[in-house]
This record gives sequence, C-alpha cells and structure tokens, in this order.
Amino acid sequence: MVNHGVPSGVMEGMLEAARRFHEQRREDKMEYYSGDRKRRVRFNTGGRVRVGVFSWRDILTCVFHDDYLDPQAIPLVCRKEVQEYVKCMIKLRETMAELLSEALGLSSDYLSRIECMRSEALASLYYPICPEPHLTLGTPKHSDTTFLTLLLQDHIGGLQILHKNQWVDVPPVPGALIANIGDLMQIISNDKFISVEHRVLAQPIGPRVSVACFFSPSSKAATKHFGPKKELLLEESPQIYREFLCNESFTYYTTKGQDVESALPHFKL
Ligand SMILES: O=C(O)CCC(=O)C(=O)O
Ligand SMILES: [Fe+2]
Repeated sequence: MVNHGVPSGVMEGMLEAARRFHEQRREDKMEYYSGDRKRRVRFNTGGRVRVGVFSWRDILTCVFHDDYLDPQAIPLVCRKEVQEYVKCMIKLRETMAELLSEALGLSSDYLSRIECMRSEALASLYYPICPEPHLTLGTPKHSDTTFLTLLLQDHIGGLQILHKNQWVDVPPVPGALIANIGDLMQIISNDKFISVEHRVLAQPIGPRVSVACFFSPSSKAATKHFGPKKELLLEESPQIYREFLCNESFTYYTTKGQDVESALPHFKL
C-alpha cells in the first residue's frame, strides 16, 4: 500500500462525490448510461462480466486520454472532486513509474519515457447492499488488464486477493491506496511483476464505494509495440511474452478476453 502525498481530504472528497453520483435519482444517471466503450464518460449497472458471470455493482467511468478529459463532460455532482483526484493520481503515477522502473533495475525514467501509463480511466464503483450475497460477487475474480491500477476503497471492506490459491482479505486502511500491477505490466516486466488476481465480495452490508484509476498508454504509445525489455532478458529469465500493440491487446480484452480466466497466455511466445 502506498500514498505519496494524496491529501486525505481529496480522497474523502472523491469517495463522497462517487457516492453522490450513484445515489442520485435514476433519471439523472441515465443521461450517462451507455455500453459504448468509446464514450469518455459512461454509467453502467451490474451486467455480464464473462459467460455466466455477473457483477453486483454500478460503475461510472471517466476516461482521460493523454491525461485530458473535457471538464464539461464530467457529471456536475462529482466534477470538482474527479478533477482534483485525477490531478493527484497523475502526480502519484510519476512517483510509481520511477519506483517501478528502479525496481526492474532500469533507469528511473524508463516507464515514464515509454508513456505506458499516460492515460487514465477513473472508475467510481458502487456496490449496493446485496440481499443474497452467496449467489453473486461484487466484482468477480480477475486481474487488471492495464499497466497499473491505483485503488481507493471506503471503510466497508470486501476486497480480496488470491494468494497461494487462498482468498485473502485486503482490509480498508484509512488514508491508504492500493497499487495493483496490471497484466500489461506483468508482460513488459517478463513476469518480474505479477498482476495479482482479486475480487470483491457481494455483502449484506454497505453500500460500498471504491474508486479505481486504471493507467494505460498515451495515444502516441498505443500505436507502438510493447514487449519485455531486452535488458530484462537474461539466461535465467528467457523471454516469456511476444511483442504486442496496445490497440491489439485492447481489442482482445474486449472480445475473446471476456471469456477466458486470464488473458496472459494469449500474449505468450
Ligand atoms: O472495488 C474494488 O475494490 C476493486 C474493483 C476492481 O478490482 C476493478 O474494477 O478492477
Ligand atoms: Fe481489478
């Protein structure tokens, strides 16, 4: 868990704003209701995650391409908070990019230079109280498909990671953020970093609010090839994954990738 200088007021403000959006009248949210992934701001409820797998949650997604989204497009009830929070996420991303580059033994500006985290999708998640929690999940088991996720959760709990085949609780810690490695980071690190599988339980308590910031490449970088960096490939760690275009990975994730447990095998050599 990390938190490099995101003021606690900004985090609390973001959680409250997310709750405010979701607790509006249905008619006010429906303006944003859409299944079209090309829309920069969209609201969705429950829905199919994979064949036979549904989620017990509502989601408002705001997509910042190259760190930018027209403020007018953001719902007014959460506009100020979303802008402020994303500004902090962008700052924290720079710190994370440096730390992760160094952890890979690369120059500290490497991940920033390849622009693999220069766009953000900010997801405000709302998990209503579930009357029959044993029948479903808030968010089914998955690993994140992008490079990095910074996650903020409220005090309710329910997030779990899969560790040695066991589900382990990630208890809420006030003022803390969770950093999740995504599949694409696992690939370019040649398995030095692992994208952990996680899920959120449906619960008889709540509602639970969380905010996930998913980082993906800039529009310029999305047209370039990514793959394990040569410096990371040694005799004892031969190349596991092939090169890929981000647009290709995006298409895979939104089509066939929806029906497999993990998309990583698709990228193996
Ligand atoms: O709500 C959470 O705490 C996690 C959500 C999540 O893992 C996701 O949306 O990818
Ligand atoms: Fe996730």
